Amino acid sequence: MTSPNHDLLTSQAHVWNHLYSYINSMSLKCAIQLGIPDAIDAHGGPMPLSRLSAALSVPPAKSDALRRLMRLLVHSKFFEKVNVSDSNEDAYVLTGASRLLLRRSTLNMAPLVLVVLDRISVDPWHGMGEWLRDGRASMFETEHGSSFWEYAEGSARLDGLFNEGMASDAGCVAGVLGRDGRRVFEGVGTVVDVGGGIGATARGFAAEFPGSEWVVLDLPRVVEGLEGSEKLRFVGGDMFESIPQADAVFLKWVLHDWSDEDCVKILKNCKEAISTKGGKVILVELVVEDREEDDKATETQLFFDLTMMAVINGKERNEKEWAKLFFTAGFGNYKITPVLGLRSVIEVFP
Ligand SMILES: C[S@@+](CC[C@H](N)C(=O)[O-])C[C@H]1O[C@@H](n2cnc3c(N)ncnc32)[C@H](O)[C@@H]1O
Ligand SMILES: O=c1cc(-c2ccc(O)cc2)oc2c(O)c(O)ccc12
Repeated sequence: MTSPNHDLLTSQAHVWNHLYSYINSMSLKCAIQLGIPDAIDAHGGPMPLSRLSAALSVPPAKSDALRRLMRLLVHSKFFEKVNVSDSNEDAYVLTGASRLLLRRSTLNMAPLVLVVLDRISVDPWHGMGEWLRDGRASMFETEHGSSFWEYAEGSARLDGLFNEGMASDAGCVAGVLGRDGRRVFEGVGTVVDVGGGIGATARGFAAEFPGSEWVVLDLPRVVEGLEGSEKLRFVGGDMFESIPQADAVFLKWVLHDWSDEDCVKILKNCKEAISTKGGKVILVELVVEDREEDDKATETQLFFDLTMMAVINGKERNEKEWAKLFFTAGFGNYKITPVLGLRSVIEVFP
């Protein structure tokens, strides 16, 4: 039997851990702003603290502060501390997570980190309670008076970082499905990528699946001036109005931005778009509550859900909620393949 003291102290530690968890996020942001991953990468081997301090222009008086920041980032597995035989100084190498923060990587997640941890994105969380009681659609609106999308339209910096972040995810998804999800695209000739942004996903897939041809449908202002290729065409339009005909309609991280009513409208237009070819709709989305055995994965999925709620009044859905949308929009069947880490591929059939 555990003692009352043990329970009390465990509970106190639990509160402390949650209270200070934002320090993980802010330390990650600082590492990117200082360029720590790029500096270690450029060093080309274990980088001693003194060399890292010099490369980052951290003065000797702050060198111990940098060591303490690195100690946390080593603990959270962004770097590894190694011993270098001819020195008793700490030295650092990259890990799988910090390799995803390198400027030279096509899978660079740093731009998304900088959007999500920008003051513009963090400030709305201070007003979560106020938002729960007011009439605004999202916390972002309660704080800034406009939606994130409207705000980003007026901020080339945020818009650019968001698009870069999405593009890096596109490379990741196309690569993973190119290796482990080829069945999903077998026999699919033409695909419309609805809400496909600046075409990073479609480009990645066109390379992975050379037999396919891609049409990227997005808002006219997003696709204006973008150049396609033999296998890739941009169409400016509105998914609530109509979607071009194709063998398959692909939507990655689009439906979670919208309410159930809006999703049903979009899905009905998807169904219409595949009506002549009898094809399918392919979604890349989270299916929450699908891996309760993995505590960290579940927590991250719930973080996504609240992010969607905070920023754009969107939501992440469990299987039952997805199924309800598909059947309400007139589809007959669906298949979920959890092949993408926290996310799944969902094929929806007429
Ligand atoms: C969260 S982003 C996803 C981008 C892309 N699918 C990806 O995962 O990288 C949502 C996209 O939907 C587009 N979008 C918003 N409203 C739209 C509409 N009515 N018709 C077509 N696209 C729209 C946005 O411009 C944006 O590119
Ligand atoms: O991973 C994200 C993050 C955002 C996001 C977070 C905070 C902001 O102030 C703005 C945007 O938005 C996303 C999104 O809309 C999406 O469809 C997928 C992922 C993310």
